[in-house]
Amino acid sequence: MRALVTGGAGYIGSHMVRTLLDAGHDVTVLDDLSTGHRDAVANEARFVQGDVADSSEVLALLRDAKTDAIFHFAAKSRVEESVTDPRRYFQGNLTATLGLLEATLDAKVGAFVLSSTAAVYGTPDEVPIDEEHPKRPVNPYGETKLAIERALEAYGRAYGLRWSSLRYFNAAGAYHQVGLGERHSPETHLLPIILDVARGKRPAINVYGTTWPTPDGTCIRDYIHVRDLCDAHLGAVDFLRKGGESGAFNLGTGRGHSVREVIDAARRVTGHAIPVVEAPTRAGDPAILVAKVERAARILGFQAKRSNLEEIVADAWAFMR
Ligand SMILES: NC(=O)c1ccc[n+]([C@@H]2O[C@H](COP(=O)([O-])OP(=O)(O)OC[C@H]3O[C@@H](n4cnc5c(N)ncnc54)[C@H](O)[C@@H]3O)[C@@H](O)[C@H]2O)c1
Ligand SMILES: O=c1ccn([C@@H]2O[C@H](COP(=O)(O)OP(=O)(O)O[C@H]3O[C@H](CO)[C@@H](O)[C@H](O)[C@H]3O)[C@@H](O)[C@H]2O)c(=O)[nH]1
Repeated sequence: MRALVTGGAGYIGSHMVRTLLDAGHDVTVLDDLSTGHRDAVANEARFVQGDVADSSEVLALLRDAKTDAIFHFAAKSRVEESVTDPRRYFQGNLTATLGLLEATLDAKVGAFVLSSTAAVYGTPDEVPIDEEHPKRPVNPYGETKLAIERALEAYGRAYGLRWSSLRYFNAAGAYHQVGLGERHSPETHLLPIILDVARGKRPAINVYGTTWPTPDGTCIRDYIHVRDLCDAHLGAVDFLRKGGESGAFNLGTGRGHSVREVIDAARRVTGHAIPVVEAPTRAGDPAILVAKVERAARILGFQAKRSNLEEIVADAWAFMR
């Protein structure tokens, strides 16, 4: 397969590039390096610096590379920033992706895999959340991803676009053995911030809320190892290329961990005390997000293999050190 990975210099995209290369595929990366790192892109991949919104450049690239499948990771993804600077999200995610889809249709690319998110659901009525749960995003980031999903549905029906939308829950962990891991700046994600405390870069971890309606009062999330996520993408594209139906899939483990559980796991892995500061709640945080993962298991044959919490934390820690 000849794959285009947009956002392939970012956290999850760079792991996808490695996964595709290891499976014997040909990879081109398109990334504007707005939040990614050139040195995260494997040498065996072709790298093009550019914006996915630039339909004519992308069309030329797709034709030149004879692309069979697109993995679309490129996006802005800081939830809080999407509230304070929504145009960056409607432009950078929705408008940019519509530009990419123009080129995708014109080049007749056979499969399109979107990085979607649990944020399309908003505050859930019930957990675990299945794919049919009502979609009521509570921030512009989730709104833009939902709007992109709706465009995929309509383009599929009208123009025959074949797509898969993968709704990730919380991506974490690293492929430290090949030098890959999470390097956001600024970092907003829980685990890398906790590990920054362990390596002395921050004094303490702020826990956003301790009176949530959960057993220990802190928020619960479904953490999935970034390498398991990448394996699921291979399953999704394989399914599409064999004639499988377009659609959306949750990617998680079906198990939730509280913020305190993640901190405790990091204490065990790092041997560091990791001081905690009890802080006010963060805008837009639902108490509990846990995926129902039966659909991806049944249809894509997906099974998380590396996503127990200790392993996720240990891999992220090995990368950081
Ligand atoms: N990290 C998570 O827990 C999580 C959860 C759910 C969904 N997602 C989605 O997964 C995808 C990847 O997330 P990530 O954490 O790796 O983010 P990231 O910021 O590390 O990677 C995004 C990459 O896209 C590039 N990019 C952004 N806009 C671009 C554009 N217009 N043209 C070309 N390149 C562009 C950036 O330079 C960066 O390399 C995103 O779509 C995100 O919304 C992530
Ligand atoms: O310093 C911190 C950082 C986070 N948290 C908490 O830790 C949990 C996880 O937070 P974070 O790592 O920021 O992830 P989420 O806010 O759950 O969002 C991630 O997971 C979503 C899907 O579940 C995706 O949509 C988003 O893109 C992705 O950033 C939340 O309860 C936060 O309140 C803290 O208590 N302290």
